[in-house]
Order: sequence, then structure tokens, then C-alpha cells
Amino acid sequence: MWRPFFQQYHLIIVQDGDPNKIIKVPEGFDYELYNRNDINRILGPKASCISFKDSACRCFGYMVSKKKYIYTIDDDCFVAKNPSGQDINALEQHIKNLLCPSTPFFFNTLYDPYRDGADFVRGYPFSLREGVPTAVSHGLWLNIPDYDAPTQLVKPRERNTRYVDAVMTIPKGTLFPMCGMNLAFNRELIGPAMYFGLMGDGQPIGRYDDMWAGWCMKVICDHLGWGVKTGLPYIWHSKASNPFVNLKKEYKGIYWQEELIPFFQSATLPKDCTTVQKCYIELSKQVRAKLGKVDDYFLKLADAMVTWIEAWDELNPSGGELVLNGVGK
Ligand SMILES: O=c1ccn([C@@H]2O[C@H](COP(=O)(O)OP(=O)(O)O[C@H]3O[C@@H](CO)[C@H](O)[C@H]3O)[C@@H](O)[C@H]2O)c(=O)[nH]1
Ligand SMILES: [Mn+2]
Repeated sequence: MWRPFFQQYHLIIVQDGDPNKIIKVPEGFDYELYNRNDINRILGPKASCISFKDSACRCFGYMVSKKKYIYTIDDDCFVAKNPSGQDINALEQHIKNLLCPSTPFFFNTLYDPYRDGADFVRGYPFSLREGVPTAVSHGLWLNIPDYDAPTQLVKPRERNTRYVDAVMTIPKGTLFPMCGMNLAFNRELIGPAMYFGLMGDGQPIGRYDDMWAGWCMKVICDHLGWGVKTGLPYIWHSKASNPFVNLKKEYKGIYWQEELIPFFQSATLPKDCTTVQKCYIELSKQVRAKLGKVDDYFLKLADAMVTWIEAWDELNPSGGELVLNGVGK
């Protein structure tokens, strides 16, 4: 189903679980395939920051990629159809979202002002109409919605049939639950912040990989003046994962997040944090200082955040650090 849309791109497949299992990739794709043995070989001791048996492992692909734009998708997501019955080219829409500016400082009530047939509405300050660079494009899902286990347990048959034809910038200072199922980002801008954390095997939490990345990413985008969009494109999410298994993985996250959200909402980064790496290291220090008392897990996570940046910079020696306004390095 995805061949017409994926064939022209370079695929990075991150294989979780048993590395001896053979993944069969169909003919005609330009791809790299990494399993756990590859991750351990490439990162050595730093492989400790890449999760095992959780979708968080996908962020290894972001680290080894040499491309400017990244699109990440789950293996149970397929091509959806728009209300006219046409197949949706999710990649085309994500790239449009990423190439068009964002408007985080003032909400445009007619949604994406850069879209054909729309514009800034009356009262929108002209000084803000240039917008800012877009770092992340967060797509949505038809059919199985991305619900947490408690919600899924009480609404097992709920399906998302509502196609909303809109793309919106998430306002500065507002956090959101970033889902990794249908997500694109500008790797050269925000790549180092897209760490999906320590989840799954050996960890007290799972299925908060994309959430953790989304909260860290949004604080850094707000600080550096970049935008995050949500809305189109849709993909078809084909299957619901087991809510009982999910509850076991995510239950700590469900109560920890009541302390995590105020932490991220109040997180501020100093002016001298002019690169994503510096922002991320500073954030890891604040995680250690302020979340270590929630659970020792966050001390481990703070260390893993540092290891991630060290590994990122090792694999991307050009520095790749985007220096803002020519200040600092
Ligand atoms: O041990 C694992 C489990 C899963 N994966 C891969 O992760 C994604 C999501 O898995 P799945 O589709 O089974 O679960 P969902 O509830 O639909 O996923 C939601 O949770 C987020 C992941 O935390 C995800 O972005 C949401 O859609 C699949 O690609 C599995 O293959 C894994 O690698 N290892
Ligand atoms: Mn799924």
C-alpha cells in the first residue's frame, strides 16, 4: 500500500525484539535495517540509551539518518482515504506542513494561513505574518484512535471516523500529547531533541516514549522560536493493541504525568542555550534536579538524555548543531 509513497524515499527500519528474527523487506526499496545487535555494535556502551521492546527504539533511526526530513510511522498504519475516496499521500502533506511556516505566537482562527484558499484573518498582526520555521508535523489517525489503556478499556469499539480538514500550529507555551504513529520533523532543526527515552524492557514504564519526546521537543521549540503543527495528514491505524498489556506498560505514566506536565509547563531554558544540544543537556539537568524526587527512574532518564546527545554528536560529527543568530556554539 505504501509503495507509491515510500519507494522514492530512503527507509530506515529499526527492528525491535529478537535480532535473530529475519525481517523480509519487499523488493525495490532503498533501505537500511538495524536490529539490536547493530545498535549495540554501532553505539557500544551508549546503546544503553536506546530502549528495547518498546516503540522508543525507533529514535535510533533518527540518530543514524543523514536526511534533512524524517517521517516515522508505526507498522500497523496504512494509507487512509480522504472524504473524496482518494488515497492520502501522508508524506506529501507532512512535507508541505514542514516547508510552510508556523504561527505559534498568535492563533489564526482560519487554521493554516499559508494553505491555498485561506489566509490570516482580520486582526492578525502583520508583524507576525511571516511566521517561524516549522520543526514538527504531527499527523492524525482514522479508525483506531491513539487512546490510553483506561480509555480503550471503557470504549473498546470507538473508532475515529471524523476527517477534519485542518492543520494548526500548537501555540507557544502549550504542550500536547505527541503520538509517534504518524510524525514528521526537520532533523536538521530539532533532531537531537527527538529522543524517545528509556522505555520497555527493564524499565518501569512503556508507551510514553513519544509523549516524553513531545514534551521535551515542545519546550525546546518554544525556546528557540520554532513551530509545531498538528492535523492533516491522516493515516489508517489498523489494529488496537491489547489494553491490558498497555495498562501494565503505561500505568505509572498515567500518574507520573500529573507531575511531569507542571514540570514541562514551568521549564525555562537560559538564553545561552542557543543549540538544541545545549537545550537538551540543560533540560536533562532540570529533570535530574526536579523529577528525581518523583522516582529514581528520572535520574536514570536524565543520564540517558546526556548519553543520547553524546551518541548523537558522535554519529553526527559535523556538529550539526544549528547555531542560532550566529551566537554561541
Ligand atoms: O515492544 C514493542 C512494541 C511495539 N513496537 C512498535 O511500536 C509501534 C506501536 O505499537 P502498537 O501499534 O502495537 O501500539 P499502539 O497502541 O497502536 O501504539 C501507540 O503507542 C505508541 C508507541 O508507544 C505509538 O506511537 C502509538 O501508536 C509499532 O510500530 C510497533 O511495531 C515496538 O517496536 N516494540
Ligand atoms: Mn498501533
